[in-house]
Amino acid sequence: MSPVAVLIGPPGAGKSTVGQLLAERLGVPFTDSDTIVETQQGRAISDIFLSDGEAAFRVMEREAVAGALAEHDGVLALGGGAPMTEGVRADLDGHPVVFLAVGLAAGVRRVGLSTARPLLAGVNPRATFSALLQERLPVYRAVARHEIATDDLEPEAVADAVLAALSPEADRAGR
Ligand SMILES: Nc1ncnc2c1ncn2[C@@H]1O[C@H](COP(=O)(O)OP(=O)(O)O)[C@@H](O)[C@H]1O
Ligand SMILES: O=C(O)C1=C[C@@H](OP(=O)(O)O)[C@@H](O)[C@H](O)C1
Ligand SMILES: [Mg+2]
Repeated sequence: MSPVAVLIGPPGAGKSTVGQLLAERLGVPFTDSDTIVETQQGRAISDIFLSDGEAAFRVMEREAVAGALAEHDGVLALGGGAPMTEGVRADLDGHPVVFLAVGLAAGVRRVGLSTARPLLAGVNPRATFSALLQERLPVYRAVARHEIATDDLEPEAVADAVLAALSPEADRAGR
């Protein structure tokens, strides 16, 4: 048992939204590493960052991802920073990882000023997002089998693109 698709990418790329759509299309369950952590902890991600700090969150996130990669037989969306943890990258090896890309303008527009993403809640979310993209793009690309630019696509169209990217693999796996 392991995921049929693992979605990675920066905040606002649409991993959670598209992941849900994709799971509905495929008739499989959907889960999200952020939801797993929040459920296990009984707290919101923003509260975990505030009281325990980012490093503690990354440990919880790694455990959540490892568990889902081993047990979740559906679509898995990761939190945007998960692939920055070395252990997560090692665990992702061999899985059908799809990178949902988003540019600075669309990414900032989509995440808005929501306090739900503590990393972007500082004084200059645009500068923070830009630095985050610079640091993470090479990592996302190194880990993913496919990359989909989402800036000009509605979530349904992104789901179509993920399906198209993965269908040759699914065929080979007899799914
Ligand atoms: N392709 C898209 N086009 C327009 N808005 C989108 C798209 N994908 C996601 N969104 C919106 O952007 C916000 C962040 O999406 P979300 O799925 O939470 O992203 P992620 O999980 O990658 O951080 C949500 O309000 C969602 O409705
Ligand atoms: O980029 C990040 O480091 C984070 C992204 C968030 O998930 P989304 O990418 O789903 O917003 C969430 O895991 C946490 O706020 C940290
Ligand atoms: Mg998400």
